[in-house]
Amino acid sequence: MTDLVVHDASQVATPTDDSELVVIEDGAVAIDDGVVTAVGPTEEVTRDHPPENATDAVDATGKTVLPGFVDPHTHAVFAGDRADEFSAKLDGADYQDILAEGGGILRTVRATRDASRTRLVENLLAQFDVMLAHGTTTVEVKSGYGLDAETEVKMLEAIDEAAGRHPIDVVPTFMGAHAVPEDTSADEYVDRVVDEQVPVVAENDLAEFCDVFCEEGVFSVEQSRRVLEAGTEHGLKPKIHADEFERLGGAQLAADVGATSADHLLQSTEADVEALGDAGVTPVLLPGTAFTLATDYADASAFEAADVPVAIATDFNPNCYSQSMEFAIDLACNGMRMTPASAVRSATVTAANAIDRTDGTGTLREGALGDLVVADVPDYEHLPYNFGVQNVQTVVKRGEVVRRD
Ligand SMILES: N=CN[C@@H](CCC(=O)O)C(=O)O
Ligand SMILES: [Zn+2]
Repeated sequence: MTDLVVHDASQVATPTDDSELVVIEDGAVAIDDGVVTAVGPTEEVTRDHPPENATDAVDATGKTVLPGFVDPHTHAVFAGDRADEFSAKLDGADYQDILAEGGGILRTVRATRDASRTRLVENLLAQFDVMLAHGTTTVEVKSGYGLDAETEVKMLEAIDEAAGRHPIDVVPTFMGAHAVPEDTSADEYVDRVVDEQVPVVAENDLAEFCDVFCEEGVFSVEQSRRVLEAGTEHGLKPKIHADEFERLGGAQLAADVGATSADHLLQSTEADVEALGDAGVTPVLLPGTAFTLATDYADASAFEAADVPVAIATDFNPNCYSQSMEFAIDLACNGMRMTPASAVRSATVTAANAIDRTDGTGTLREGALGDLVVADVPDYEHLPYNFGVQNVQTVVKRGEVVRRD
């Protein structure tokens, strides 16, 4: 007996491995043991997998089925928020000035150091619920509001505990080099990250990736390289926040060290795009950050022109307070002018590449992970067309309906 059949969808829209978007009209998906066993026209799929005989079934008449969304860049574990800074920024305050004055990331660091691990777990679970409601079935979460070994470990343990208590698949990233703690020089702090934090994170198997904020006034290219190389020596794969406000050379560093992804890339040049493409680094664009800071968006068309597929992510954090991959897709189209087909690929299969998931995460094909969403739209184009609302209704994780409207 089949575990789950989703049938009679007006469309099943899914990228394939080579990143094309395949559309099956009047489509269906069957899932067994958490893995997709059939995708195709409803008539064909239901012949072998009749809904009435399945353990569970979803009638998707008039709706669109897509792979579960993958959010490959968040800073979702923290305490407190910074709504007042948001208002100050609307009044003209600058993100980097706020950080230089001890606010921004450093303020969230103080709140996160003061919070218990239990509080961080509860906060994170609440964020996961919102993410899931908007279709995210796999999410990357970074530490980085500790800036000392004890709090970085507390954050990563909180991520691990929350992951065990929620259906979303969670990918943990260590980001001790997220800011320079007050009263320390960047060089001194990098010594601590490399000598104390990376080893303890790796020995306790707390993270898969190591990330760094390579930016003017934060960590230089050379300091960032030290952090990423230390991570690699300890088995943590490199990721990088690159060329967000200034073009320091983060994209080139990502290419040099063979990073899994390079993220932000608002200042990247044609040469950077080419270097990332040649090195097989997945670019991750974060339209929510540009939206809330009212800066220009990253130039998605430059990546498209160079045939380098990009991922998109929410960048959910106290500065960019949106957990919704639906909204990231809306902004990718309405802000960065990506086509709906590109945006869907960027939020699924390419996003899975950005976190090195090779088990079919982000696609619906036989043998892939049984993660999907059912959106109340007649076709995938209507997702960003009808922007700013919750189109996702039903969410399936590893073949189980984890949210049903
Ligand atoms: N740019 C650095 N880190 C985050 C922001 C974190 C924060 O402001 O709390 C980002 O990716 O946007
Ligand atoms: Zn970030």
